[in-house]
Amino acid sequence: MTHPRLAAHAVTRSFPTPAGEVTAVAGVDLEVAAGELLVVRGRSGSGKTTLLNLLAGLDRPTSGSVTLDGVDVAGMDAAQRRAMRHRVGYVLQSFGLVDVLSAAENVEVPLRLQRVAAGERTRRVAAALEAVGLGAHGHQRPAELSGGQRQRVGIARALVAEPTVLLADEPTGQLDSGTAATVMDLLHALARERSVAMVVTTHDPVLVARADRVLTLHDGRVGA
Ligand SMILES: Nc1ncnc2c1ncn2[C@@H]1O[C@H](COP(=O)(O)OP(=O)(O)OP(=O)(O)O)[C@@H](O)[C@H]1O
Repeated sequence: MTHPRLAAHAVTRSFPTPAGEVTAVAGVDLEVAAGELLVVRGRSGSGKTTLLNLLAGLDRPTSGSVTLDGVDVAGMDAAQRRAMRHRVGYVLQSFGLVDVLSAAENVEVPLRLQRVAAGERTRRVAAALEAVGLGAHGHQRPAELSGGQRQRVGIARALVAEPTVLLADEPTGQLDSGTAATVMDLLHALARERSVAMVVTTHDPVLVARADRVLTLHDGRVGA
C-alpha cells in the first residue's frame, strides 16, 4: 500500500491558557503527495502556524496523528526524528538568514550541520542557488539582497538538504505582490521538478490560485 508523503489524521492541538483552553487546530485531516503544493489559507489566528508546526514534528498533537510516509511522527524514536529533520525543510516568513554570512554560506549551514564533505557542500550550494535563480549572488550578504532574493536564499537553504517535504509559513508575507507571485511560482516549479510535497500557508488570495489544492481553516477547523 502506498502512503501519502505527509498526512494529518483528525489532528487537534489545544493550549491551556489562564482564560481556559484554546483549541488552535480542531480535527484536521489532510494529505499531500510528492510533487504537490497544498496551500493552507485562513485569517490571522485561524491555526495555520500551529498546523504547520504539527506537520513539521516541532509540536505534538493533543489528539490525532501526523504521518510521514505512513509513519506516525509522534511515535518516532530519537534516530527517526533526526532522520525526519533532514527530510522536512522549513521556510520562515522572516527569512531567518544570518546577517554576517554570505548567501552561499547561509545555504551551506544545513550541510555543515549534516557534516557533508567540503567539496560536496560547494557543489550542492551552487546547485541550490542556481535552482532559485541566484547563481550570481552567492557572495552577497542578506543586507545586499532584495526581499525576494532573501526569501529565495531561504528556499535554497531549505532545499539544499534535499528534503522530501517542504513547509513554508507565509513565505511571501513580507514581499510585494509581484515578488510574492514569483516566489510562489518558484515553489510550485520546485515541488514538481523535485517531487517535494509542499505545504504553504498564506492569506493572500492571489497566491491561493497557484496551489494544486487548497485547505481553508476557520478557527482551527477545515471549512469551505
Ligand atoms: N502556545 C500557545 N498558547 C496559547 N494559545 C496559542 C498558542 N499558539 C497559538 N495559540 C492560539 O491559537 C490560535 C491559532 O494561532 P496560529 O498562530 O496557529 O494562527 P495563524 O493562523 O498562524 O495566525 P497568523 O496568520 O496571524 O500567523 C490563536 O488563537 C492563538 O492565539
